[in-house]
Amino acid sequence: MIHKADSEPVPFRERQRILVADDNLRLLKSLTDLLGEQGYHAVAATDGNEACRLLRQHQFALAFLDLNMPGRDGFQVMEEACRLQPECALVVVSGETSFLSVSRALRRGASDYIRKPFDPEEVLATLESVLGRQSLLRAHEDVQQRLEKSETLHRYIVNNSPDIVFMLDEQGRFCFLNRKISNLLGYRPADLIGQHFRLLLDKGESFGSNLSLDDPGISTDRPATFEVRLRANGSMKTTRHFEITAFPIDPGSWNSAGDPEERHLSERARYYGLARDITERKEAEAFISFQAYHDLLTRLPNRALFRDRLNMALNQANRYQHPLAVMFLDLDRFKIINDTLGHSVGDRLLQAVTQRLEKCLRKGDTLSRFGGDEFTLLLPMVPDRDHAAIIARKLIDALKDPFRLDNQDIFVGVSIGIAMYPEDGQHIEQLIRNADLAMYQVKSRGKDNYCFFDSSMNVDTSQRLTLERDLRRAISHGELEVHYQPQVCLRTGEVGGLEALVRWRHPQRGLLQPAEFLPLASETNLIAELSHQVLTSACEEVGQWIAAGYSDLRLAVNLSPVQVEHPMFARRLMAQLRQAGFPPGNLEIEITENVIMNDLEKVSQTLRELAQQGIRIAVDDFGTGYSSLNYLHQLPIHILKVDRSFIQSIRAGNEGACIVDAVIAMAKGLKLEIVAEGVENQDQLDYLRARHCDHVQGFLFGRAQPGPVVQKLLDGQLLPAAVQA
Ligand SMILES: Nc1nc2c(ncn2[C@@H]2O[C@@H]3COP(=O)(O)O[C@H]4[C@@H](O)[C@H](n5cnc6c(=O)[nH]c(N)nc65)O[C@@H]4COP(=O)(O)O[C@H]3[C@H]2O)c(=O)[nH]1
Repeated sequence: MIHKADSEPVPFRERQRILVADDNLRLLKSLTDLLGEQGYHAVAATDGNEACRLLRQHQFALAFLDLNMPGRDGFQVMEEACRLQPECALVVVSGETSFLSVSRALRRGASDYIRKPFDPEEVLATLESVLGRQSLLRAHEDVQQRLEKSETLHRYIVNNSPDIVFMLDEQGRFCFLNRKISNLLGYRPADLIGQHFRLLLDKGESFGSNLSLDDPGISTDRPATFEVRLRANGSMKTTRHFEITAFPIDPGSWNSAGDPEERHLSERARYYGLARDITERKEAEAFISFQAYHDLLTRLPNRALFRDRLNMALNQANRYQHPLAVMFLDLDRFKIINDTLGHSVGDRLLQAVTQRLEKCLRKGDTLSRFGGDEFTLLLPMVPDRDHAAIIARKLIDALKDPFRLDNQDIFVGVSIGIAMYPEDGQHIEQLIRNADLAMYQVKSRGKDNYCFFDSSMNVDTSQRLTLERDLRRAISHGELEVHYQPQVCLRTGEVGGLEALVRWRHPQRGLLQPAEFLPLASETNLIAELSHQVLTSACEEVGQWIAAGYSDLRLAVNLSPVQVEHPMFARRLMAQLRQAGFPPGNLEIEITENVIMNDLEKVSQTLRELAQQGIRIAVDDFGTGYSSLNYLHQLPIHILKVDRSFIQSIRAGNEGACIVDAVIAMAKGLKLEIVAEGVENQDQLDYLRARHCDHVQGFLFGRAQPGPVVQKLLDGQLLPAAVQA
């Protein structure tokens, strides 16, 4: 009785198809029956050709083949089977038992050989054994394939990791590196294997405690993390920042029995690590911190960094008892350059100025841009005031040569205030403030120079600051008023003109005269806003009187040097007149000789522009300034205002009167009108009248008064009888 083996069931039996090829039909049947009984799906072929056809049509787990068959013999079928279904096991069932046939069959791929007539038990045992081997082989192949897949996957993951993956041996030498190292640092992994990881550290990076991996506290769960700069190979960007995460490898966790290469690696590797490229983050952080502490235009330290450095320098100076100097630098004429030539030129000028200033300094000095055109300079190691003075002079001289920007030469100066530690201040703010005060002193004395802080400056300054604050408020709150002083025509005896004079109705201090606030307004540039307001109010008020019938009434306004020197002055003034609807022919501007002499060429051009528009130009305080009268025929001057001091001397009967005579004579010769200022009494008036002076102005005819009072004066012509005569 043929029966199935009790032992291991034949794997996949029920589904397995078995080919049986034999031309001996009896044998064929008995073999197929035997297999059928055992639950196999036996398919019979009576010759070699049929066997090959079946092999082409179906998948077989095993084929029992006779060797001698018509058509194709068993060897040929085996060949075909190996070609078509290499995984199909082949067992020869043959009466041929010669060594030659057996060995030939085995060479052609037969797994076993059964002699005819066959013993069913032997057939089944062979079947099970061959199929068992087959199944083991398949399982092995499957495992192999899965391993390969897993290997490929892991290799892919490791090599395509965004980070450098590495392993180090006990001494810190690389024993594994993924390909990322090539992309990020330009090294071939093979070139680094066996090299110490220190080879990659950038120069400044010390192999200190933070790079030590043998800390017992480091483990897989608590890896060491640190940031380092690594050197790139060849032409790549020289250094990059990395965050390294590394930990010791637990030998028990790495079972590497299989692959010899892996085993070799597992024997040597002691540390596993990832190096993440954080260069971009680092650069962004560096930029943010640079931005926080530097001025981006000049790339100089900003206020915050300057304070920080000054703080450190003060600690040092205090500890070692040595002096230091703080300088406050303010560029002269920068605002005008910026307004006229535009911000781009202004910016480039600041950069060029910075470069020149930096060339005068030593490594430990800190030049910072404090804001606008202000710089501060810290000289932490200056031995004394004399040395500080030498450096200040050097800085001033460095800016003497013109800057060539946009095909033009630009001149800019610098005013420098110096405060010395410890005598001028012990603290940061004190030193900066006192240097600033000293700088203001330079500005008020004529710019382009330096000056050391002096304690007397403190007092002026606190008053100055209060006044400046109040004046700003006065301008914005409309506390300024315009008063008018009449100028009387001696030929007609009537008011021919009004001089607009500003007053400040201070909420606490009452009505302030210009001498009390104009110098400050000029220093702080508030003068521009102030003058704009005065002119607007005066044009509006006097414009109404002109429109109401006093068509020849002249309005005289005072202009400060800062205003006239501004290159846009003429254009702005004309625009303001147009806006106010004030006839330019009724306007007279008063400028002092100082303004003219400051920059004769430029002022002359401005005055010409204004004169062409019908505006008349008067030289104020004539005779008190420059002795050169040359400008009188170079400029479009219409009026000379003889200074009050000469008029006052008429009464005393001294030489002042002679000057008045001379001025009047000269004016007549040059066909200029004369206005005598500060006429206070009848004698002066008579004197002037006798010399055919054109106009007079002074307390004798009235002080400067608010608009409504002046209007009454105009309407009633309430002038002293003396004038009418
Ligand atoms: N002792 C004496 N003084 C007389 C007499 N007649 C007139 N004065 C004063 O002499 C000054 C004449 O003005 P200034 O020479 O242009 O001198 C002016 C002018 O240079 C300037 N100023 C006044 N208002 C303005 C303004 O709106 N803008 C500008 N830029 N400067 C102004 O302030 C200066 C002083 O102005 P004020 O104090 O108003 O002083 C005025 C006026 O009040 C007199 O008979 N005796």
